[in-house]
This record gives sequence, C-alpha cells and structure tokens, in this order.
Amino acid sequence: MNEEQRSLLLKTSSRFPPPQGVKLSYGTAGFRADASILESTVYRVGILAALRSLKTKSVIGLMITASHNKVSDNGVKIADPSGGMLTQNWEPFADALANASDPEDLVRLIIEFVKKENIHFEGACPAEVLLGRDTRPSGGSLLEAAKQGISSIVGAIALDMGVLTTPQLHWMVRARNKGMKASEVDYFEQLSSSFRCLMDLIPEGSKINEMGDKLIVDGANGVGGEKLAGLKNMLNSPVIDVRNSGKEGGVLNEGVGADYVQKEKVVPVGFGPSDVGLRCASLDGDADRLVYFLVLPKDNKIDLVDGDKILSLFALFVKEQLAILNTNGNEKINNYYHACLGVVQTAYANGASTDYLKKQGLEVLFTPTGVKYLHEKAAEFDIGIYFEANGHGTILFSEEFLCWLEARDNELSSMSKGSEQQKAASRLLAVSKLINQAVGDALSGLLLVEAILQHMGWSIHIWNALYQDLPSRQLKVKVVDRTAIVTANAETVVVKPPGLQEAINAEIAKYPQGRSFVRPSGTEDIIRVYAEATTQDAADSLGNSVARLVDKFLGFGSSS
Ligand SMILES: CC(=O)N[C@H]1[C@@H](OP(=O)(O)O)O[C@H](CO)[C@@H](O)[C@@H]1O
Ligand SMILES: [Mg+2]
Repeated sequence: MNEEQRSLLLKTSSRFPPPQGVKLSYGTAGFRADASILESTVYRVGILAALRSLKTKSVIGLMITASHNKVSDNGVKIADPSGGMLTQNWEPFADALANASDPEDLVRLIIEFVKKENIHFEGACPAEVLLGRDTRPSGGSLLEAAKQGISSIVGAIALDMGVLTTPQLHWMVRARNKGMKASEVDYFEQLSSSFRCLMDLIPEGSKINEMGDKLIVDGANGVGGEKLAGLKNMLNSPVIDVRNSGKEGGVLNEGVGADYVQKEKVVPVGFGPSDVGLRCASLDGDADRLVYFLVLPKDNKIDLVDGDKILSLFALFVKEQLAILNTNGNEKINNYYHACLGVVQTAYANGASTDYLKKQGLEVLFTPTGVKYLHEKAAEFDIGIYFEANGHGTILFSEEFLCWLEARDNELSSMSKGSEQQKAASRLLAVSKLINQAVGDALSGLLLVEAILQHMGWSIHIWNALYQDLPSRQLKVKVVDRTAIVTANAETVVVKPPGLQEAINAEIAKYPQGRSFVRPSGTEDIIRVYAEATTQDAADSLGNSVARLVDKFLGFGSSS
C-alpha cells in the first residue's frame, strides 16, 4: 500500500470512530444494530466492498437495511459478484474491520489482509460498488458513510442506486457482472415481460373465478409495497391491492410484514373481517421474504401459507413442466436432458411439507439455517429450489441446463410451435427470467405464485390444502453462553454439551410423530427451540419440556 492510500485511510477513518463497548459480528444477514451506532461500521463495510471489488475484478453491492427489524435499527450487507451473499471466507475479516479499535489498527488490518489475499490497488480495473438502501430514515446518513468508505480506496467508484428492495440490488449486481442491462427499469421490464409470457401460456379453461383474481398485499410499510405499486402498473392482471405501502402513515414492520404474520399468525394492521376468504400476501421490510395467508372469520387469526407451501407449489409446477418437456412422442431420444431437480429446506420446514415433497418423488435436502447455506446447496442441481419456512427462497437454474433449454426451445419453436413440449420449454425459460436467481425476492416470487395458481386454476384454498401443517411451537431460551451448544446434521442433533441430545430424545419419544431440535440463533443471543407433534397441545408441551432441558443444562441456574 502506498503512502497516499495509507494517509487517505487514516484521515477518513478518524471521522468514523467505532462505538465503545460494542462487539459487532457479520451474521447471517450482515451487521445489524441500532442505527445510531452504525456509521463507523457502514463506513468500514464500504472499504470492505471496494476491496472485494478489487479482489474479484467485478462489481460488488452494498445494501443498507435491517429487513424486518424495528425502524430504529439498521444494517449493512454485501452482495458478491454472482449477486449472492458475501463469501463466507471474508466474514472473519468483516468482523475484524468492524471491531478495529482505532485508525492505526484498522489500517494495519487492511494491510495484512490485502497482502494475504494478494489484492492489487493499482490494477487496470478500478473498484466499483453499487449502493442501495431501504426506506429507513437513518438510511441517508449511513449511505454517506458507505460512500466515504468506498472512496477511501483510491480510484474506487460508488454508484448510488437509490431506495431499493434488497433483492433488486442483488439482481443489479448479478446483471452488471453478466454484462446485462441492470437499471431498475430493466428489473421491472424483465419481471413483467416474463410474467406476461407465463400468463400467455396458461392452458385454456384454467382461469380462476373473478373473486379469486384479486390479491391483497401487505407491504410492511416498507420499500416493497412502494415498488410493487410501480410494478403492478406494468401488468394487466391480477388485480393487486397494496396496503401498508408506507404512504398511509404506518410504521415500518410495526404490526405488519411477513415476519410478523409468520411468527404471530395474526392479520397485519389494515386487514380485517372484510378480507375473509380473499388471497392475501405479506412482504417483509426489505422485500426478500414472502408469505401468503387467508383471513379467518374469528379473532384476527389467519391460515398461514408459508415458505414451505410456496416451495411445494414451485416444485410441483417445475416438475410438471419437466415431465411434459421430456415426453418423448415419436422423437429420437437424443433430445432428452435428464435435468436434476432438487429441493432444499432447513430443519424449521414443517414435517408435513417434507413428507409431501418426498411423496411427490422429489429429492429433499437439508442445510443449516441461513440462506447462504440453502443457496449453495440448491446451486448443485440443474434446477434447485430452496425456501426457509419464513418465506425467503428462490429457484436456481444451472448455466448448462439453461443453455440446453434455450436451444431446445428454439428447436421446438421451429419444428412444432404451439406443441405441449414447446410450451413447457417456454414456460421454464420464462420462470428462469421471472425468478430472481441472485437471492430470494418477494416481488418476483409473488408474480410466480400468481402465474402458477392461474396455470393450475387453483384458488388459495386449494393450494393451502396440498397438505396440512403439523402443529408446531417455537420458543427462545436465554442461556449463559449460546456457543456452548454445538450441533450436527443440519442442526438437528446436539453434539455438545454431552447428554443434552439423549435427554431431548427421551422427551420426543413420549409424543407420536414428535420432532424437536435446539440450536443457537445466528442473529439473537438466545437458543431457539422447535417442536412439532400431532396436536397443538402436544407440540406446546414438547417445546416446553425441551426448553426446560436447555435451561437445566445451560441456563443461569446451571453449573456451566
Ligand atoms: C428460525 C428463523 O426464522 N431463523 C431466521 C433467523 O436466523 P436465526 O439464526 O434463527 O436467528 O434470521 C435469519 C436471517 O434473516 C434467517 O435466515 C433465519 O431463517
Ligand atoms: Mg428481509
């Protein structure tokens, strides 16, 4: 590092002293905290983003959001060149940077890291970082801090893309690095045109009735509602009524949004008895999660149609289209591509969804919690579909399969345009364009759900009845040190402390179809307990017993 670079870093970093007595960590969702202490962190992540751009010789994304957290929080995360999450190898460096005590310490860390990673400051390709933020009031000043961080690396360019959903920024980064058009208009254009293409290919006679054509969306008083309002103007159908768009004075994530609806299982603010029976959906604060729901007649309760059911719907549709594509007819076998389709879940997926997917003949795999793990696993398939129960998920298509599919679509279009096989090829291609392959995206996911329901001729009631969720309970337990729990097998088995898993097993054995696991949260200082059984009482009772065991082994009264 030359002297000019070193003194620039020293000078700018002295304007962003780190908060005292706080240890920050780059968790599953980047850094998150009360917005008032984040300026220094965001400035430092700006530096990190510029270094990542130099290392990969690609465009990098920096998003300022705290998703479903309360409005006074904020956060920052990086999008890698593929549009996915920051590579896990760099997370320890992110932690070290954020926690460096003073400018000298910060510069020493950067020098060491740059050497270790063999990053060249004077390369032909300057660093370039795309910036986005959600609607939080703290976003503007944090964006300035990020810009300062980026421009502390000589020659680096920061491009402010404005207020965006998290998936929009990830999409833009991916598109830029593929040499494609990458503005917000391009994003809307791609989503709306591929959606229209799917709608044009709907089999005749499978339109749902008029009442079923209306969709009501809770925008969490965040960026998603605002963007959806723009997107819907580019579509002829369905009729989308956006509530909680943030324009009516409601507070971001307060009594609204996908996280609230999924965790509390009640209607969001702005929904009520007049919505009973209608198709409703909810986005989270940065629009990377999506759940559907049905308002029940009593007590503001809902029937939740969660990420597992969205996954099931997508998997059924893709499997059906692949089967049509591969019906051989009179053709030669060499046009056949055995596409490998896989679905990926976490231990939080409802057991009934996993049973259902397996009964459909699908290959179901499990990873630890956190989309970076699910995404990585799904990328191993020709078509990999992943979802967390909370509504974050997407579909990934391998380059090899897409190449074949495009060629096949062209071939079928010239030989047998309008044939069932040709339509199946076009539908799958449209899905690959509609769905955001960078990261889970509530807006593109919503359009795909809508297109598939229309295609199947299904109301939300029919979709919801694909299988019945097993009753479940989630609890949180505060412990002395949550890292004392170590798990294996996609977090389903405790390997440390000794004896805890055996004790949990003994509890589970008391309940027919009982299932329970515990794991340290990656975003909160707690242990999460999950329990499932055939009745709600049994699930509650199993959950409580297991929570007591966790407290006995690791709680404040334990000897650890
Ligand atoms: C049970 C649950 O919903 N866990 C969430 C939550 O992680 P925890 O590590 O469980 O705190 O936040 C993650 C980031 O948003 C999300 O990926 C994950 O699904
Ligand atoms: Mg989110």
